[in-house]
Amino acid sequence: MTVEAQPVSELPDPRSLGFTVVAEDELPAELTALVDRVRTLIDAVAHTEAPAADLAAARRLVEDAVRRVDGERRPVGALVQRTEFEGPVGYGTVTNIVEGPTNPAAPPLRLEQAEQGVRAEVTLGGVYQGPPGLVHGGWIAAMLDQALGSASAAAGMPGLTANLTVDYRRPTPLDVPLEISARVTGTERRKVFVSAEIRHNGEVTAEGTAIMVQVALPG
Ligand SMILES: CCCCCCCCCC(=O)SCCNC(=O)CCNC(=O)[C@H](O)C(C)(C)COP(=O)(O)OP(=O)(O)OC[C@H]1O[C@@H](n2cnc3c(N)ncnc32)[C@H](O)[C@@H]1OP(=O)(O)O
Repeated sequence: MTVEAQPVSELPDPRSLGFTVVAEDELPAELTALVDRVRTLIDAVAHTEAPAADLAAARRLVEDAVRRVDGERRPVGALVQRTEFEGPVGYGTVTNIVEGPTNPAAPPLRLEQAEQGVRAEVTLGGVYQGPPGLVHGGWIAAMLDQALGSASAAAGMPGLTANLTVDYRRPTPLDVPLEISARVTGTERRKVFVSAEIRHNGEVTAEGTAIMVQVALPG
């Protein structure tokens, strides 16, 4: 297979393409703490059997919270620059539904560069449930897709998923640590071939492969 990746050093700075960029370490600590608490709130609301009076009081508090935070907004498409990924490959959308640092609807997932590709550990609670006690298959696919895309980006070849295949090998349980890993397995012109797995206790519960296609960037 031939490698025609654009050298990382030649990838344009997204600011020069008109993107808003925030450095992850410049996100206010109050915001990341709020994201964490809202995640807890989502889980609590999803499972609550509290009495009606407490539910009504909680709703009023949430309405007050919405009034406080729903003022100035970052533009949709704003990027976050991850400090531990080097150079232009370290950009993702700040509200990415799978690992955006300002998105409380995202699981607490944080992919990091590994010896080969990327890896993360994550524990998913009942908010991510499909079958009883098990992670929803769509979320398994979403996490694999994110890991596959990150592996391609981390290798200096950011692109879009053209094709994603998921094999569900075993049930993926909720409320236990899961390990996700992904790596580039080859390239052919603009195509980047990637593979990923999710493991519980070392056993593969799901595996995915994808073709990421590098898109031409202006600049
Ligand atoms: C740190 C940051 C981490 C960020 C991680 C983010 C992870 C999330 C990833 C995603 O979820 S991306 C969102 C979901 N994907 C999309 O929305 C992509 C929608 N599809 C497209 O925009 C276009 O179809 C695409 C850019 C993928 C390809 O269009 P192009 O016009 O640029 O490519 P073209 O059709 O010329 O094909 C280029 C090569 O890819 C191949 N290809 C295209 N689509 C394919 C396909 N579906 N399956 C297999 N191969 C495919 C095509 O055959 C060809 O191969 P060859 O070089 O061998 O000729």
